Amino acid sequence: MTHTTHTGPAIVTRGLTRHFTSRKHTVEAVQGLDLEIGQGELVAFLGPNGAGKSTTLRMLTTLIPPTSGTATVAGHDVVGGQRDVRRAIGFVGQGNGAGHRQLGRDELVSQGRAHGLSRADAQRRAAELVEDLDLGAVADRKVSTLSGGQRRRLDIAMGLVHLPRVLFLDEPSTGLDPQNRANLQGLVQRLHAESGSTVVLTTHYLEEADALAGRVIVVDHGRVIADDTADRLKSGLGDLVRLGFADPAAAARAATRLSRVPESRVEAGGTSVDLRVRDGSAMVGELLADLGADGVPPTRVEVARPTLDDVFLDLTGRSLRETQSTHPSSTSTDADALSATDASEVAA
Ligand SMILES: Nc1ncnc2c1ncn2[C@@H]1O[C@H](COP(=O)(O)OP(=O)(O)OP(=O)(O)O)[C@@H](O)[C@H]1O
Repeated sequence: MTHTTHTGPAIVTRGLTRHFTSRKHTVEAVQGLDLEIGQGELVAFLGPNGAGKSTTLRMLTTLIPPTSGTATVAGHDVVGGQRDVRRAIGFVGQGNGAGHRQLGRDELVSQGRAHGLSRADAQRRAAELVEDLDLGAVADRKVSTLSGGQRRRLDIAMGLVHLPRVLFLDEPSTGLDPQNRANLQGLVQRLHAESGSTVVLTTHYLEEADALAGRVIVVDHGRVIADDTADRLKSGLGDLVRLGFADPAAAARAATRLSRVPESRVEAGGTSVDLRVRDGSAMVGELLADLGADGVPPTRVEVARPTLDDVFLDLTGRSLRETQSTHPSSTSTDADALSATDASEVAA
């Protein structure tokens, strides 16, 4: 399979926007996305349910057209160059791409044939993927009998048959148990390192974005609200030093004292004071000494490194964990129903 060589960024979007209009109202699912993703990056779109992650992926994989704005993938416009985009990408949607009654290996061979490989090449590629994705024990079983983790690995193999230059994974580990999730993350990292392909995935697992992606694009209400490495996003926020005091009066005095710490933020409530400051762990000894000298030694001290949830909380005033537990998935049935067929539609 030959691709024309493309040397620019893997993905460029300019003002990329998608609205869904029903009789009653319009949902502004994605609002003016300006992004550049370089070749070989591993990027996670992180955001709560309904943030617009899947809609963005569906536009980039040509499943739905933008309402306005433009996007190119592997140098091809997602509207004008739809066929070329489809040839260059692999897409693993939220639904399962593989047919239920087929054997896993046959599914892979059919997928390869659909991408223009000869039967012999498709069989060779299927054998490679069975080996790479550790599917040997299950490849010759019907897809319907596979476990969630095995099924997800087969889905990923399906997306990789034609050696795509850009691989899109929509919530690859949703529904998997922690062990299978960890295995899958290791697999994605290995595939990325070995193939050099660009990998773009969506997730609402904070730990997954943190551990896996070189770059985290945080989206909320259809907009990018942060875009950086997980480490830089977190260190920009500073450590949280949580101090407990004997009584509220001592806490109030300590808060006044701590408000003089340069480039810090102080929040006091009851008997505790939270200080947000860069390198909190390095300066905690000095802080304790100062507070002791002022006659308000803390009774309790905790220093916490920020998480990506703290970053989200800082940016939006909401916790990503809370938005997950209080909002059931807002992805419409329409989108759900489409994703299963879409995976094979793009692949075909
Ligand atoms: N086909 C559709 N028709 C109407 N509204 C839609 C459609 N697809 C998505 N939406 C709406 O667009 C918004 C963004 O949805 P999207 O699925 O892109 O979010 P998401 O970040 O991927 O969420 P999740 O994590 O739940 O998959 C939501 O309000 C959703 O209900």
